[in-house]
Amino acid sequence: MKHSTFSALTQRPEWQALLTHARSMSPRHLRELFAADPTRGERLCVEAVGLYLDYAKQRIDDETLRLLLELARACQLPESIEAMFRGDRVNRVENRPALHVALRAPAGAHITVDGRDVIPDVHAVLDRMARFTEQVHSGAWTGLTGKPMRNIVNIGIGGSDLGPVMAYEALRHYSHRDLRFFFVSNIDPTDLSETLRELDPAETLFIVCSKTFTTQETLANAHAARAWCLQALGDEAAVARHFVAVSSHPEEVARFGIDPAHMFIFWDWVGGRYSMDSAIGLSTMLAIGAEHFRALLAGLHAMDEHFRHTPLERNLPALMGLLAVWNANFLGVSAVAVLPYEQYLKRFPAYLQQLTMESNGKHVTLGGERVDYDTAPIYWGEPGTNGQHSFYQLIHQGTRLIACDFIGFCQSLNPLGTQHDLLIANLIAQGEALAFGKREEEWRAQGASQALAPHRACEGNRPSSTLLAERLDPFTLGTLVALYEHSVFVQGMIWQIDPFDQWGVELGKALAKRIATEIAQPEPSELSHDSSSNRLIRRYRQYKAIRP
Ligand SMILES: O=P(O)(O)OC[C@H]1O[C@H](O)[C@H](O)[C@@H](O)[C@@H]1O
Repeated sequence: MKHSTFSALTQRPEWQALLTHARSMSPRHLRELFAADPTRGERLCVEAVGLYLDYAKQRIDDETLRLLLELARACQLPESIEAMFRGDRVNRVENRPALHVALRAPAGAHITVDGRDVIPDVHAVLDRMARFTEQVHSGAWTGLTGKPMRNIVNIGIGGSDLGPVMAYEALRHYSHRDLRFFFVSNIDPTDLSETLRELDPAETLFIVCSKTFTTQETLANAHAARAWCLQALGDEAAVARHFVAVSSHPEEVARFGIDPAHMFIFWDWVGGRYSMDSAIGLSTMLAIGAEHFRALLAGLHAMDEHFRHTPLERNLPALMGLLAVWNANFLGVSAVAVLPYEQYLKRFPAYLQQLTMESNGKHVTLGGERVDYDTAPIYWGEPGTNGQHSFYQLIHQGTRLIACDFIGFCQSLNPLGTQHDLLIANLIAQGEALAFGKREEEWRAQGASQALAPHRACEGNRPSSTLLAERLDPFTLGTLVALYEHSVFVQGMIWQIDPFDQWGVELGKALAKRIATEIAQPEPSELSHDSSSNRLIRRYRQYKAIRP
């Protein structure tokens, strides 16, 4: 598919101007930038919908921002934002809209897809989810033997797992205390087996989440869970009481054997990694209740409104996205560490990995040409302060330039002495250490030996941003998620790629199917892979039969 409307990004005068500017910026240290402007910390920050973003420790000056904004305009970012909100087919490669913003639009808004206003549909599903949640919470929804549900097992993978598990962990503080939540994703049978080990089938509800309802892992786990349930309860009727489905393909759900009456729908215009606020969030709503879920949606919507209506220079997602482009394409940043100083956000980096890397890990433009610039960097992370005692060493003194996103909250949900103060002291200290470092001569002046001083020295000049919010609640989580969603969109629009498809994952899936068939065949059988893969298959077949 070719779109000739996309001119080569790197030939644009705005890109070239940034390249020239980057050359003049590269010798400038953050120490120098801060020394030259005592107000830098007050100026290079922006606050919106309860999120405070400090980007003063990015390796930029006013000219950088001006040039980035020019690039954004030249790439028609404002027009693309409007097109997404309007419901245009911004997922060009798959020729469909990407309308996750419709999932959190208030009742009364109007967004049409193929001439149909989708907002009433969205709210009808939300209302059904709320009624179901109420039934489960009140004990009115019972299992086959009449017992209320105590265990909720979400079965799904990718976007049908990472959003739900992240949101559950993030909002655990608000979670229903009588229910226990489990998330099974992996085809590895250990995942399901270990989860089910201690559960009573009579009190267990499975939510089978899959947009397509054809995903190998999810169907395998769902079939195994059904077998486990039926074996214990001994009646096919148990499926109707113990299984509900979330999907955009009702016919596949029916084929599996779940009554469409027990299915919660979402739509093709919601990408898997953008679906945590659709019916895919049923486990989230069961955990935190409908009211908190609506607060989560309100947070997402508040960030949507900010993104849509705020000029780019004060627009949080736009700034974050443009800074990511600056880092990746002009400073050579190859990885971003996402570092939440908040234990409840322990799955946030994993969630962001899919959002960022599945969206923007692309090497062809919308026009079908190979890009001649880098696209998405590698995202990873761990909650602070744990990461400090593990991989931060590389960020401080390694040879690669890594950018960091620090995330913190001013209030702890579990105050304990001064521990939260110490947590946030560490967050601020890390940003400072990364930016300013400490030179050999400073160490020597403090008495470090000639031999040790170079080992102790930290160059600094490592870029970071810091996000601070008052406290972690459903609304704030919503704003954070939408912030990253839209930042990813901004990057995708600059890079002229499709952030809403994911063809790269298909090749491996197809090969796995073929190899699974071959593994099942008896020896000897013809194998037509490369010599390495052939030998691995044979070795596996030989050894899997031998049990200790
Ligand atoms: O929700 P499903 O249709 O089961 O898809 C689950 C996941 O699998 C796919 O391979 C995609 O890479 C993901 O984007 C998707 O979230």
